[in-house]
Amino acid sequence: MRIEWVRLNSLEETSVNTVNTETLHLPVLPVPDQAVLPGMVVPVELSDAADAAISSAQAGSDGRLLLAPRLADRYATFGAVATVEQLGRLPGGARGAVLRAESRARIGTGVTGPGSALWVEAEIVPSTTSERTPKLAAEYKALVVATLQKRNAWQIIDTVEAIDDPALLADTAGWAPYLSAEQKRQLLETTDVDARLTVLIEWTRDHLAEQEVADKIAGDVRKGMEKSQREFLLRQQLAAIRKELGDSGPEGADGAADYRTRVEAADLPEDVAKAALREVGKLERASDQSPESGWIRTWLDTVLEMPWGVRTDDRTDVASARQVLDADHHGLEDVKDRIVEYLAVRSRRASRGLQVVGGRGSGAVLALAGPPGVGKTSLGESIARALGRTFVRVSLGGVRDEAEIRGHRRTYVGALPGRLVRALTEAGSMNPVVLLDEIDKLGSDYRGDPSSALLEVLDPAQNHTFRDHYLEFDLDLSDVLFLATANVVENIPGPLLDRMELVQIDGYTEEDKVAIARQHLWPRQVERAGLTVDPAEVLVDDDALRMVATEYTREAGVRQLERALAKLLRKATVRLADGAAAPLAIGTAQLRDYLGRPRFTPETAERTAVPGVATGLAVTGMGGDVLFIEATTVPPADTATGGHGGRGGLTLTGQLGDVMKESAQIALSYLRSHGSALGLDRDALSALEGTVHLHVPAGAVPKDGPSAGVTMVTALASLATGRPVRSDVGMTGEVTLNGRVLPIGGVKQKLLAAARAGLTTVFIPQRNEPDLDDVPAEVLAALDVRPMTDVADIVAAALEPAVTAESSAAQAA
Ligand SMILES: Nc1ncnc2c1ncn2[C@@H]1O[C@H](COP(=O)(O)OP(=O)(O)OP(=O)(O)O)[C@@H](O)[C@H]1O
Repeated sequence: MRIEWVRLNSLEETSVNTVNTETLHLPVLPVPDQAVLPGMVVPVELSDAADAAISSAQAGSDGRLLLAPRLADRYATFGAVATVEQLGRLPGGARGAVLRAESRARIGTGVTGPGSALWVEAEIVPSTTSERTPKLAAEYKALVVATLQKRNAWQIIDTVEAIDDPALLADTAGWAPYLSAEQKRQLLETTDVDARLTVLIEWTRDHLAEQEVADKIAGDVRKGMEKSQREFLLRQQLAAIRKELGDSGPEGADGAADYRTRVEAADLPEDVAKAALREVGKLERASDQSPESGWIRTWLDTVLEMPWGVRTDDRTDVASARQVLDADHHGLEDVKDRIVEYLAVRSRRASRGLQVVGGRGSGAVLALAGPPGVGKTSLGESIARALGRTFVRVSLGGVRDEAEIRGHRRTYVGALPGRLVRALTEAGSMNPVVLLDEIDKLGSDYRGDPSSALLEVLDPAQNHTFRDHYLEFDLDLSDVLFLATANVVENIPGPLLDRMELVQIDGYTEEDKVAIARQHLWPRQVERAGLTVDPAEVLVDDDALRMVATEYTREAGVRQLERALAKLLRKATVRLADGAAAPLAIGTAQLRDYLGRPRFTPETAERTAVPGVATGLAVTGMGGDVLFIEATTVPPADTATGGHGGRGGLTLTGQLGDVMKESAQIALSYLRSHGSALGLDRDALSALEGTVHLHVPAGAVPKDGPSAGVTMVTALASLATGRPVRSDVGMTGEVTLNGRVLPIGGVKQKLLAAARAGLTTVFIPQRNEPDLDDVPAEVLAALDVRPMTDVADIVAAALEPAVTAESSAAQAA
């Protein structure tokens, strides 16, 4: 006999049941991973162990054997006593036996027996019941029937319904597919029927509950599928009907599919493609007429329209970049130098891999600042041309709404993407030059602050994940070259200015203007007028061009000049059409004929002819300009009425800002206290004691700043002494109560304006002397620029000599 080294449960370990028990000696048939309950009929394959058990049983007295659940290292406590119903072939062809389990038996110690099987003591333990049993049985039966109904196992329901014996009913659980082998073994080991039924009721309830949830989910899924199938069918029918009606516009039922192919064919970045496909999905589900489907289409069109994957290769050759800049613009040498340096650094960084892919560190933003018409915008275009990139201009003047930059959220009616996204689409490439025009005219109000959105755009550390509210995905702007233009640097929001590299363009001299007109403006306008340059149909000489620049226009840039030339050429075209012989030659003598009377004649002489008017120099958004400061006294009315003493006040007009008003106060106080040192006699000083009125034309233009200080002192001194200010003199500088002259800004622009206005002597603060390095040589040659430290010296030099009795007599003679 074979000895099995497994631990056998001794009878002593379990309490002996009070009911009648019967102890048998039986061969063991191990059943791994399974438990057979009494009442079950099971087929077994005749393995060695089964064969041994069955033949041992047949060799023993009554042919019964013990089906013992086999655990990992031992047998279970209980098994089932079984008889062999049949021996034969199983459906698969293997030899097998059909066994019928009859009763549960507690497995005891090993004993000896015939054959090669293991023999054990088996104590048959009958099931015990109580008066509660029938009730529990009925409850369980109902539950079992319910599970069977769910599985549509109708025949089995009948069989179960027919079982009256509660113990047998409980043991039918051996068939239940939802119970584990472990649970079934527990049932085998539970001899009390009530206990068996109680656990079974619980397990079956759980199973039914799980079943219900699963059914519900399955039901929902099915319903969803049915709905979409239904919709699909309806759509197909709709498409067929449309086709039949000949009405298959772009809004046809297959629009969504169309978008899907377009999205799949487009070269979209991964996350963009994902977002787009999500929208296509929504479109497929949305009905054609719903407003949502309209929004989705617009969104998809916007996304698909963008130039994904389109990039231009940068021309990195510095020499040819310079050539392009030179060809497009006259002069501006230092500006072009700066631009070329900037481009060289950029391209070197890129070639050294410092510009990480999609990345940071692409450098600051170049900002071109200066008055209108000096070529800021056209320089931007030239930069794009020099690099071989496409160019777009985004005008920021008056933009107050953050959504203009960042786009509207899609829930807005008529939502649009922001200007930058639109600019990319317009540019047709993902790395264009984008010119942010008039960045100093950005506003902000309750609709948000556009400058903060721009900040993100211009920050190389952030702009590779720019998020447009409309698109709702991250956009990489790090390959875009941003440029900015501004008229007034002070108006650029501070944080933005921080990220910019400023290049100042101050304006042109007369000679520059003539050259620009000759080389660029004239040929362009000739062509626009439909005339030819070669052979020339209209000829203009340099003197005429100079006269247009000086007497028909007054500006820092060349925009009015270009307009005047356009006007001139239009008139010339009419004359040619009227039969005038080509070429028409235009010199200074003919200008009046074409352009009417000069609009700007030197006016300083006329303005400063009376005492009390001095010529100052100022900088406005339009560039440098001359401005006249007029002073007059209002005779103290109170002297007539006898009141005396208190000094008169100061009346200021001409829309002066606070700083300028203070300058006027300072000028007056200075003269009142230092007048005698300046050589003002008593009459002159008492003139300043009355009410003084200072006016700065043009009254409608707001003015501010401290740089008119010296001019105010001079105007007041002129008024007090009755000596007019020399008409060829201009001046600028802040003044202190002690008469010191402090430095000011915009020297270059002011000197350009002084030259334009025909002045010859200009007083500037001594500490501004280094600024003269930036001033064109021809301007310095035309002007006598005198750096000063004390306003008294300016007054002395600026006033006409005193008119004495002799000199006036000499004049009269
Ligand atoms: N140095 C120059 N050489 C040739 N053309 C010039 C030069 N400067 C300006 N121009 C021409 O003058 C015209 C006006 O220039 P542009 O529009 O670029 O001025 P802007 O400074 O941008 O003015 P705004 O501040 O009003 O935008 C353009 O046609 C430009 O080509």
